[in-house]
Amino acid sequence: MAEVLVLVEHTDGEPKKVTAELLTLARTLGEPSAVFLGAPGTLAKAKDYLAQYGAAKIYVVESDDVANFIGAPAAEVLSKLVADTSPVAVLAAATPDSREVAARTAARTDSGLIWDATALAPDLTATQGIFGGSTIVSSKVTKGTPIVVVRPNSTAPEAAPSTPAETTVDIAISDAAKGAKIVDRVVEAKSGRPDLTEAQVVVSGGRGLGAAEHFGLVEKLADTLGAAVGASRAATDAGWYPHQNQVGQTGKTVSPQLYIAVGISGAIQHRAGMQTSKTIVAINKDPEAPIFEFADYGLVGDLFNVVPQLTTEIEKHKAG
Ligand SMILES: Cc1cc2nc3c(=O)[nH]c(=O)nc-3n(C[C@H](O)[C@H](O)[C@H](O)COP(=O)(O)OP(=O)(O)OC[C@H]3O[C@@H](n4cnc5c(N)ncnc54)[C@H](O)[C@@H]3O)c2cc1C
Repeated sequence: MAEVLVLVEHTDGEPKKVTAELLTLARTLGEPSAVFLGAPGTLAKAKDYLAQYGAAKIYVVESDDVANFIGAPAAEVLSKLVADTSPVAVLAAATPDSREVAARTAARTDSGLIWDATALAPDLTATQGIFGGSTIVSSKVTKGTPIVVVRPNSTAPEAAPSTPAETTVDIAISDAAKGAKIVDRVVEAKSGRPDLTEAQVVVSGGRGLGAAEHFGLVEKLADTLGAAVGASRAATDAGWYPHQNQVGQTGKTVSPQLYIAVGISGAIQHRAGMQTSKTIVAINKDPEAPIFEFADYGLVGDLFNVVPQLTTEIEKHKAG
């Protein structure tokens, strides 16, 4: 069976959930081969996870060259693997780092690139939202090796234990690829909530909250659901919530099973970051708010009444 290369998304060897999703998706296209690029000694932490989700092979480069420079070294490795293995496709996650690697690999291998796919059929037809998510298109790569950047939460991860064969890729990273060196790393402050881009449920707050302290309502609702907290740009620009939690065109793209928008009007730039959520619930006091045009469930009411009641009801439901 032909190989499908999956670029492993990880932090210091700890794989992100999207890696399991990509391996699951890859199994519908061919034989998944994980491509692990990281600092020396990091693969050990990822191996069991990659085996659990069915990697038949692991191609590995553990070196400071791939760990300490942005994008280009990883693209050199992936391009070599494309040339050596002639895969059916290359799958990468729609995260800032992997997007860059995918785009560079497409350029280096003269291949077509599909961006932000939310589904990929066995015949490699991808589904994408374009124009800020307002139009859904099907597209297919017609040149070179299909390189597909897939949004987190597009596939439900399913375990399929394997015993992957490990191959060290023999490559010397060129000096030209070492143009942008990572000089420092800052660990993001953890909220104890799930990662915004990987969460199954996201509760986001907007200008309707009126003040930073009212985000407590959103956080409480989020915590009853085990959700991540997002925010509109109006809320982050006002300093009510950190910019890293912004959802939208200039923020993060999320695609959870459930997205609850609280006091958010549904501007096109916000919609661009959450449109592919499976179920969208909007709470807004204005029945004419644009968000009701694309929400699956709309709740017209004052959030200060609705959200505490909703939180209490969910808590009761969980307890009962
Ligand atoms: C280039 C560019 C990029 C952008 N990128 C982003 C982006 O990444 N993400 C993003 O979100 N925006 C982005 N924006 C901004 C975007 O256009 C909107 O201005 C923004 O999304 C509005 O945020 P909001 O919905 O919270 O505020 P508003 O549009 O002001 O909506 C507030 C909503 O709250 C409702 N409300 C008020 N009080 C209550 C209450 N008590 N109970 C219930 N409902 C209430 C109101 O009816 C209203 O619908 C971008 C804009 C530009 C130009």
